[in-house]
Amino acid sequence: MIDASPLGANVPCPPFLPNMNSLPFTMENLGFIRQFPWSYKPNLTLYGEEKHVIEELKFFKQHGGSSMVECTIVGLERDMNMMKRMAEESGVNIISGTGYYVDSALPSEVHSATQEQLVSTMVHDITQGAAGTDIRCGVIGEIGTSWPVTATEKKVLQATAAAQTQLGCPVIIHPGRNKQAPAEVIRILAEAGGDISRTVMSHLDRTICDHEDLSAFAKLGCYLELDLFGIEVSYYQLGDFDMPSDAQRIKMIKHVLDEGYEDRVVIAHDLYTKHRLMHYGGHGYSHILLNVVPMMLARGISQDQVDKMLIHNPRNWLTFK
Ligand SMILES: CCC(=O)NCCS(=O)(=O)O
Repeated sequence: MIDASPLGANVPCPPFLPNMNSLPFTMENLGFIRQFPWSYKPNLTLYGEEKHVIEELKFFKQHGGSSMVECTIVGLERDMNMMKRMAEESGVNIISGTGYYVDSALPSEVHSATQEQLVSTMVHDITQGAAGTDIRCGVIGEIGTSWPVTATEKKVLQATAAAQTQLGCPVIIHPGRNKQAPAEVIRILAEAGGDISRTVMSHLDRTICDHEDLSAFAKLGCYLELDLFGIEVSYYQLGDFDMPSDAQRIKMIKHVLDEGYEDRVVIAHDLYTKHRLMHYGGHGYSHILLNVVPMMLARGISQDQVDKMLIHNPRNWLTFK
């Protein structure tokens, strides 16, 4: 599970707010927390929420969900045994990730590691088991990159490409917060021999919102992921960017579907903070199934296209080649 503190470690809390790190997580404070989720450090981890997450996973399964990709990697904090327990108790398949998050979150041994050492660790996590367990990962990612991409992140991307070439495994990328960042990452991966057609570029809904820019990026051939469904607060603490609404996300998706990319789109919530769990008044893991799909159908996206985004494209991406 995620301790996303690297995201919120140095995010300023607006001066007109009380010191949110000492506020209780109550209905009275929920408005502050939703508006400034990264200013409230207790919000940035799901540790201690195992019971609530399992209940949510059961709810997700009851409403048609079957699998979830969990991209917590080195630099965030994951608990392989906890994820195995959650999968067993809920009946939801959890596909865990291996790899390395953004530069600022990485331990010194990753900065000093050789590319070959990084490849070896990722291959071991997928073929033998991760973090000292026999629980094998199913994807590489979310590989973290900043803007500009740092030297360590470039080394990690090159190692990712080498491991993907060796295993034929899926890859997912966290791009830096600049509209040029996704294409730069694709360039580095392609130069290193990565399979762009088996690579997901995540968080496009907080990175590239102009439809024509999105079309230009789609031509590079990776999967296009809009994965912040359920975040309906337009103020984005982590960058100079107006966060789109779900309606705007659907318009972005309709644009690329109309351009023929229906085999390339995947969607998600990227739920890693308490405030988005149903237990804390959030939209939960079933938001896309219960609320977004009907909105998509009402906006001219067909059921076949929805099935591609939620079933066939993820299945094809997750299948080792
Ligand atoms: C910890 C998961 C993550 O990095 N999500 C990225 C979303 S955003 O914080 O970059 O908006």
